[in-house]
Amino acid sequence: MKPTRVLVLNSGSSSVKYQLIDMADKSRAAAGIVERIGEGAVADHREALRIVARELDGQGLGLESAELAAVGHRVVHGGTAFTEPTLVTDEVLETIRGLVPLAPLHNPANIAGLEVARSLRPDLPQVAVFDTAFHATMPEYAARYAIHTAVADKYGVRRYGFHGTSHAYVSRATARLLGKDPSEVNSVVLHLGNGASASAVAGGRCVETSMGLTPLEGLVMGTRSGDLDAGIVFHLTRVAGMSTDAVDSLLNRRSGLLGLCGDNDMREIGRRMAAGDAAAQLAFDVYTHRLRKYIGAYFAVLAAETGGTVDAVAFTAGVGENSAAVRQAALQGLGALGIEVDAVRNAVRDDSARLISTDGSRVAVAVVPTDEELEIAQQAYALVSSA
Ligand SMILES: Nc1ncnc2c1ncn2[C@@H]1O[C@H](COP(=O)(O)OP(=O)(O)O)[C@@H](O)[C@H]1O
Ligand SMILES: CC(=O)OP(=O)(O)O
Ligand SMILES: [Mg+2]
Repeated sequence: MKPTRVLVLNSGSSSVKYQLIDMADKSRAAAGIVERIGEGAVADHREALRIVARELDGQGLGLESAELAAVGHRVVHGGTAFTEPTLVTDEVLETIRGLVPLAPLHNPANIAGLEVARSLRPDLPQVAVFDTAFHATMPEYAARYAIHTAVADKYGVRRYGFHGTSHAYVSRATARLLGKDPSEVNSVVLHLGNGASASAVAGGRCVETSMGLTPLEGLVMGTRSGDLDAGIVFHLTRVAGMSTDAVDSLLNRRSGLLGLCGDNDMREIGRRMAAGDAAAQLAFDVYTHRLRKYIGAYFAVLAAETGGTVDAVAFTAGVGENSAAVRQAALQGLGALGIEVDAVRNAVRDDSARLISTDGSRVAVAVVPTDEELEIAQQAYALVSSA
């Protein structure tokens, strides 16, 4: 019997999630997460990977000995080089390394995972599944920035988009929830985790997304600003005398919800709002206002791309799956767009995919738990099974 298990490593900016999934029945033999990387107890992603290896060993599922079909790796930036799941060779690894400047918080962690897994198990297929891949179908006019073409082309400055495995998985799961084939459904997917992004998906194909060259553009995030006037960067370097690195760190690590109110966790912001805290309330309002702007924009984009209407708005990831307050506020007053949230359904806590719109709402509103690990495992397994 050929092995059917896939080990998935999903390294984000501050966490490593892992799952050992049996593709025969999609059961999880092991799963875990190492969080708060860089905040003290866990120094860096390599240390986190050692912890993951220890946890797997402790369950008799160590990477050295486990019967595996493949290891599936989340790789955040694939640039223009990678738009499909890819078997990792020395050459592929070097190309991924070359993309580090475009995703400095993410690609180094993904590379660490690849190096560790390859050194422990040179016999196994290591498959890279890229966050950017799902967005490669965006029309050229959505992927382009309106800057000088020669400069853009020389330096790879274009909109790539991220969280693609999540947007792909959730848009399909949303179609299933509506009892339809993904090709029949137009949806707006809101992936609201610590990093956050929106996408417009027309019949299963991504036509717009909110992140760009790097995972900084778009929505307000836990610690990232999302959209801003590029003039702010010049102002801070010229007038405030900040270095390029200082501005980078400000916008990526000390902005967003954290910058606005001192907390990046929506649970804490909710508690502070309940106690009448004005800074927490303003952070929440900026966050949900930005969401509304994207929802409105993507309704227009989907109408133009398809000649049809939007079937569903889907919320996913830590904030999207858990914060009824964010969902309610983001969609408040959007009856003109055909969106009506049922307050009781929205307030129910449940771990399964579900509808929170009223029966009369023209647009379905869904809460769909994402499963990046299963999506990565499926793509990795499909690649090695076809080889
Ligand atoms: N019960 C909850 N209510 C509101 N927000 C929550 C809840 N649980 C988690 N979150 C939010 O989800 C975020 C983490 O989301 P997650 O998708 O796990 O992020 P990432 O994968 O980017 O690390 C937390 O920072 C927090 O803001
Ligand atoms: C691309 C990105 O922002 O990923 P994460 O949300 O895991 O930091
Ligand atoms: Mg994430």
